[in-house]
Amino acid sequence: MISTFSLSQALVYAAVAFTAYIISLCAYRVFFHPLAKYPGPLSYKLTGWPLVWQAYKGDRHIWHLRDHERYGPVVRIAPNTLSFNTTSAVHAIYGTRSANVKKGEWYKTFDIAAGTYSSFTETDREKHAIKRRWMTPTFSTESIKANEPLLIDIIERFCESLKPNGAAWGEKWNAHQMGVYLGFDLMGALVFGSDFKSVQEKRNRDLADCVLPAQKLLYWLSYLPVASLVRPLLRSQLLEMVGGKPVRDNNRLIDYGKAQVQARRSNDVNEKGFADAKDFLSKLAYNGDKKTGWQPTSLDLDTESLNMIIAGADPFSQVFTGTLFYLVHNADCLKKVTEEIRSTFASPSEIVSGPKLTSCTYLHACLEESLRRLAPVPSHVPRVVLPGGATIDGAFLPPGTVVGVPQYALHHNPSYFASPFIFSPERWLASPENPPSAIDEMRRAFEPFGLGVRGCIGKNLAYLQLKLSLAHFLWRFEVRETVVEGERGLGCGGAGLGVGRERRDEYQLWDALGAVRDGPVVEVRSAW
Ligand code: HEM
Repeated sequence: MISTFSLSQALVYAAVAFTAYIISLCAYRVFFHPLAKYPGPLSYKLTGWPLVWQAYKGDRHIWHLRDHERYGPVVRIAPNTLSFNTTSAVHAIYGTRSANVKKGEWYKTFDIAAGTYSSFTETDREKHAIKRRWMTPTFSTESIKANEPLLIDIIERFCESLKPNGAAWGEKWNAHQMGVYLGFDLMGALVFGSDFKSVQEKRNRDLADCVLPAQKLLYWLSYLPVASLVRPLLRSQLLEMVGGKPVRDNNRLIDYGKAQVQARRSNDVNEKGFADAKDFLSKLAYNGDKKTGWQPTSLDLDTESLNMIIAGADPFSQVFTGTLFYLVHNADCLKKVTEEIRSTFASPSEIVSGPKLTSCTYLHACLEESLRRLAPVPSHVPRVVLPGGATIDGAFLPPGTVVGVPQYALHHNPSYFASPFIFSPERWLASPENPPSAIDEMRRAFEPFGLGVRGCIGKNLAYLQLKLSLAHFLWRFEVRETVVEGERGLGCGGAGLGVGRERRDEYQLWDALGAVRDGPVVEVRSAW
């Protein structure tokens, strides 16, 4: 009896203590925390769970935009996190080497299951600098040029597989799906020297189909308060059982990368010819960092090959497909860009990198505008303030504060882009009404590839892949969306899709670090 009484008393004391703790924590976060003075919804100030929910739903970018519209250029989006929506902040946080910030714990979920951190997820600045120096020659102009014939071969086969018989319109196809397979085939060839043929053969598509589910899983896992406990389990049978297909998908990609790395590091390297091969993995396997003498281990290569496939294939597909979406929804732009390509190149064999491709300024402007509208990495990518603090937009922030600028909100900020929800490649072209100084100003708010030392290493490669793919495709085909009268086309916004998704002519993305998407469904006919 006595012990029961004591136990229930102890439970009451514990409950009272816990309630008092929660109340004081909430009071601290709302009134006394160093970020207390920054505006934002009360729920964000109290807990990080709204972010977890937004990441799970894929709507984070939409919330960032709405929160900035409502609360202004700085919003407290979690107890310890500020989101900025200004060009000065984007340059202060990401653009300068001297910024006193680094990538934080959040990144550690992404490719750790492969064994170690990649150039993308490495949070230590010195270790990252070594990896970046190691990788830079692989992404040089010469290295990309040496691989260009391979890219063109894959793009030509992609076009061939879409070609209808005769002069009529061909079968409908989902541009998102075909874009994924094209992106995967391109990166598979570059990174592994493999010919996946996932565009051509349905049975070869399993591996490509693993990328987005795996990415979506890791994205929302990364926001869980228990992410650090889940991370070590990512390769375990337990997580495969609980997480199901997305966990298996992630493991399949890792296993593929590991098998390729093993092949390159086996004793019969020379017999296989990998040492002289042009593919990225071979280059990375046989080179280290010249400055420090660092050499990659098998785990470094496993992780980096997975990273290159995910970081390279999916954003390409997203932008290729998104550009098709915006072109089929903007007939004038489609006409102009098609005329430019057909008048510049007499035949597809001329479509290669060089002065002619560079002279296609309208094509470039269409890509810039798609990159602006899509915002391929749409939400706030976080940086953590280091000891000593940092000053951003005039405010001093203490060490440990998480800061970032969400791309989708910045790219649709009317202070920088007039009529931000209109697709207008013309805004990127100089004219008497649009002087170069206005374009330069806009460019400061344009960061689809990130900025600075952690900006995208594959930027030039991505532009080349996108230009070659679109130019080859539009040279050969007329293209149109196939929508049944009165229905919403796949990929379009519309009523019932959720808050911020009402615009019919906006390509819908569900944020997953990159983005989940679908459609448009299109058909083509031969132009010649
Ligand atoms: C349209 C295509 C692409 C877009 C929009 C894009 C965008 C980005 C962005 C925004 C970042 C910075 C992310 C952050 O700060 O967390 C990034 C980093 C990175 N990207 Fe890309 N990317 C594209 C294509 C590629 C390609 C083709 C590759 C080739 C493998 C690639 C490899 C990487 C790597 C390795 C990093 C990490 C760089 C570092 O931290 O040193 N990306 N990319």
